[in-house]
Amino acid sequence: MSGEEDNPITQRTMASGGPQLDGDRRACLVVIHGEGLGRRVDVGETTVRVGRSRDNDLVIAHPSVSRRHCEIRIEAGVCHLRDLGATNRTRVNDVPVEGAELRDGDHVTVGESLLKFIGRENPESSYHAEVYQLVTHDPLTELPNRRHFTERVDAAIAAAVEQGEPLSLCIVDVDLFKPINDGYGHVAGDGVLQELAARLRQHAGDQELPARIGGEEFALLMPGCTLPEALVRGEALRREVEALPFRIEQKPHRITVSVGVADLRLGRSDRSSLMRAADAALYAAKSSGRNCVRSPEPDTPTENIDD
Ligand SMILES: Nc1nc2c(ncn2[C@@H]2O[C@H](COP(=O)(O)OP(=O)(O)OP(=O)(O)O)[C@@H](O)[C@H]2O)c(=O)[nH]1
Repeated sequence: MSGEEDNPITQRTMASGGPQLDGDRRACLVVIHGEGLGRRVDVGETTVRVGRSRDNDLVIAHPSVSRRHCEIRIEAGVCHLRDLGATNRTRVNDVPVEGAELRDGDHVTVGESLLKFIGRENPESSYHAEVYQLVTHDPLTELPNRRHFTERVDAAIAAAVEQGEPLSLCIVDVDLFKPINDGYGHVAGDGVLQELAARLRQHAGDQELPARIGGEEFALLMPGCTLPEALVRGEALRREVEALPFRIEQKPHRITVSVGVADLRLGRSDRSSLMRAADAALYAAKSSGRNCVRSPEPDTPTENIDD
């Protein structure tokens, strides 16, 4: 007779203590209804601001939300919310407020969006962190996905325009990737993408954002970086990828990438025109024989800039 108690899987299951509650939880605000659904922001001792404009910590791009709607911070363990003179006054548990102390589970209405405050002690905070990770990151490479990347590009452009700072974007595409898939299989191809993602992550500076924006297409957003500097960085990345062979089926394999680089400038000051310009530059790199870096401004000097 094979009783359930004899089954090692059953025994393991019965001995399991269930999921461990993460001890390192943060309080957060999560959008649970309306525009921005699923978006969240950690709340701590540094003030976080919610509003429509792109320079907020939690952006809810809806006309019912004021540019700067409300702000939240934790002081001496208590979470304080302050309305910032929003046209549609911020409501806490449906009551309009100028200021309020938030408790775990409180609902905050911002325009037509409903947010929930999750306190530090609430295990739901880990749940929302995981859901947020799932919707904003690519599972294969764990890099930010295209949707999250585009939101971050919008915010970075708004900040760059406001501060008069440069901003550049690299789009990096694996050369002749299809033959790798065809010759070694999809799993081997996935391994190449993971390795490239790791190199891109390593290459990115603290203020920069690497992302996977398509199948074999990656991006690196570089706030504060001029076009000549970005071209140098793109070239350094291209060389790094080429110089160190990837391993496919335990054997070294030379992989190369093509890179398109564009910067924010007059007439190219929104996300779609910036991405279109970097894409066109990438296309030019592919047309020039691959394994090279191009920009829409082919004469940009890159000498005398340190790697
Ligand atoms: N393994 C793997 N392959 C993918 C993934 N996403 C897209 N691809 C493959 O990426 C390949 C892209 O091929 P193409 O667009 O023809 O480009 P390419 O062969 O790299 O050629 P060039 O870009 O012109 O240098 C296709 O074979 C897709 O199936 C993925 O997540 N994993």
